[in-house]
Amino acid sequence: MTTPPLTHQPRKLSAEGITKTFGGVTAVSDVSFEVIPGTIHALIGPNGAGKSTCFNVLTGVYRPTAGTVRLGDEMLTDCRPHEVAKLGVGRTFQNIALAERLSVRDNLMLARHRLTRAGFVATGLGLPGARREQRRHLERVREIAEFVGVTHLLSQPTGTLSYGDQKRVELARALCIEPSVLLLDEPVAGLNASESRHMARQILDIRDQLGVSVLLVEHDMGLVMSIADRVTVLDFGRLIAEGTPAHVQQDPAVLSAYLGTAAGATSGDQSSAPLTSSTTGSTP
Ligand SMILES: Nc1ncnc2c1ncn2[C@@H]1O[C@H](COP(=O)(O)OP(=O)(O)OP(=O)(O)O)[C@@H](O)[C@H]1O
Repeated sequence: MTTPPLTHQPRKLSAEGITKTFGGVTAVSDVSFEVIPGTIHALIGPNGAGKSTCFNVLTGVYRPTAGTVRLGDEMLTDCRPHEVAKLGVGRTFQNIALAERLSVRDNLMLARHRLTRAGFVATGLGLPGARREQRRHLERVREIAEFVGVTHLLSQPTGTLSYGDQKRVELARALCIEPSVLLLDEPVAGLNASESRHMARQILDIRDQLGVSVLLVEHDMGLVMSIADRVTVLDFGRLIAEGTPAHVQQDPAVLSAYLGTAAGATSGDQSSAPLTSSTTGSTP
């Protein structure tokens, strides 16, 4: 298998003092963390903790009320979503956002569009330079499709694919922008145990073979605890813990946030099951 080369150099994604309010609601309050190049970083927390809001701030969907977002030396805080993507932050969506009538190939080619140098007119007229560039993009789309295992689906309209295959195509599409950091919003939500294991393996390959760092929001603690290098935990919009999976699983504040138990419960307790990796089938 060809390992796709990276266009972007690995760079650190940093959130510094992020606050986001909606009217009177503070969804995220003074949250700081860093996604170190070459790592899988999970952002977890109970419902309403502020994970999606954080994700949307990092990808330019929301402008933070306070705080900054950087990718390496690049300031992303005031960038629109397409600018954030262009600078090297790819993302998938909780609700799949593919063009259903277009083939998988065309969906992936659309994602390559921002990397296209030839102008719209040159491409439309099929000028030689534009044709060469188009061929290079098609070749790259095939490599990425092979990497995520969807080569056999390239000609199919995405709307006809199973949910699991659509999730893989979404991942391929995010990789098509040649990101240095990939943000995954609930990558295994709705997948069966075998599909989840495959996705977990794929995320590890993205880190290990492509050198792309990953930030994932996920409710499946089995997945998080088995593949994440670091975990940031939010509760009521605030950062309450950060560290390795083993560290946060033992953290009294984390156990309390998830379980509503008295701080100090140990992860060996029956009550701590939601934070152990053996509670789901996601272990790769
Ligand atoms: N657009 C919005 N307008 C008003 N309040 C919002 C908006 N988006 C989020 N909130 C509020 O901000 C808080 C954090 O929500 P958010 O969706 O970020 O949490 P979450 O951790 O992603 O939750 P879940 O795991 O349930 O998806 C919640 O109280 C939510 O109701």
